[in-house]
Amino acid sequence: MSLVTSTPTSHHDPAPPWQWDVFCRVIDNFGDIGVCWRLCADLASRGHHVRLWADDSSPLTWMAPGAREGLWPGVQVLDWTQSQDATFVAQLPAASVWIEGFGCDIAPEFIALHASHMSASASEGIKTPVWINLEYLSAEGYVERCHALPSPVMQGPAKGRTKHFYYPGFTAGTGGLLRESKLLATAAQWDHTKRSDWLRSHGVAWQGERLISLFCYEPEGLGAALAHWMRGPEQTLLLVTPGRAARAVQAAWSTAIEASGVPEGESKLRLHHLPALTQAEFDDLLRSCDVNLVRGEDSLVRALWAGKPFLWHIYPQDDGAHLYKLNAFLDCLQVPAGLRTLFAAWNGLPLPSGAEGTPIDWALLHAEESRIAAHRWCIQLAAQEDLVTALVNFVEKKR
Ligand SMILES: Cc1cn([C@H]2C[C@H](O)[C@@H](COP(=O)(O)OP(=O)(O)O[C@H]3O[C@@H](C)[C@H](O)[C@@H](O)[C@H]3O)O2)c(=O)[nH]c1=O
Repeated sequence: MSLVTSTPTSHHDPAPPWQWDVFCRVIDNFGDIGVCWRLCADLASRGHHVRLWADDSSPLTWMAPGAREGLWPGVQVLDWTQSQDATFVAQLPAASVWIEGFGCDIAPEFIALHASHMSASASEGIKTPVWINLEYLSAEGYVERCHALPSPVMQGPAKGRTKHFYYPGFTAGTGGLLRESKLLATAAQWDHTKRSDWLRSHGVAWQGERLISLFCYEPEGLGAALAHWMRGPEQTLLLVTPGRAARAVQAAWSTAIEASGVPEGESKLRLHHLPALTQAEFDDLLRSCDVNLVRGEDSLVRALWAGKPFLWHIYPQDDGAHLYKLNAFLDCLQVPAGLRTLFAAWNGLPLPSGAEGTPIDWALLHAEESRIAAHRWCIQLAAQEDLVTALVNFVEKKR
């Protein structure tokens, strides 16, 4: 079917399910493709048809096995270069929505091809796709100000058209957070038996210790936190994700042993190195742990949904903008003062006033008040409309 022949002939596009084109260019790490994939999978689970055009979809081999092979109903993973191939694009059903992930700019060839098909079929009353620029997640004030704003296209093949900014966020004035419909019910049913079974089936020899997951870059506070867990008195099992987190632990290990002052063989901390997990298993991991140490954006959101105390290693930016981003997040959730100090120490950022010069109380991570706060954040955020529901409503209004 070509873009021309497949488009509807009535003056109204069909109600959902719609065809979506989601575009993703990977800058770094796994967050770009991770978020885009979750979005696509969530849309597909609600009956939509999605094409994910990505310049590097290789992490999906472990995040979502079978995705690249077309084994996920409703989602087709395509290479970015295919969006520049006129013959290939021409045989695809037309989309009702275009999503540019994180300002990635859809290939001009794709836009030009679409524009020529649109003009060729103008008499058929076909609507142009609603065009969304899906932005990065932040709790900063600009998010509420800029969410949903139009952005006229001034040049190129789409000149005269309008894109809309779509900002995910933590408050009602934003685009919300990805939250699949069954997510919280699954978390609520995650009892002791499910946790033990999950750990056993993933080769974790759990002896009832306190469980902490670690997914991070190279956090400043890692050595001090390791030393704290080495001292005990509680036994701790640290589940370390592969890659940068595992290398960071290795790099910090000997200094941590020294700082802990614990004689060899008496450490209360044990490590277990995990393989790369699927996104679904990653969620299970966060549900299974007592505390989660996460990074980036997608795992931050998943830690919030797990409802357990967590620390966020924010993606560091050269200009220091991450300090403002972290503080905005902590303000937004009204994170209590003691925990704020831990977030700052973990990230190597200036401690809140009054906390400088006092020892970092890592034990607070495991305190009842931290568990209560994490539970409260989860409930508070769950009261907000989830991103996909809000996005579909937004698109509906723009058509
Ligand atoms: C460790 C692990 C992660 N994951 C997934 C969860 C997430 O979807 C993804 C990790 O993404 P994030 O948590 O966002 O962290 P990240 O550090 O990989 O991605 C980051 O990249 C930067 C370029 C962005 O600017 C950041 O904002 C952020 O998105 O990997 C698994 O599926 N299995 C695993 O075993």
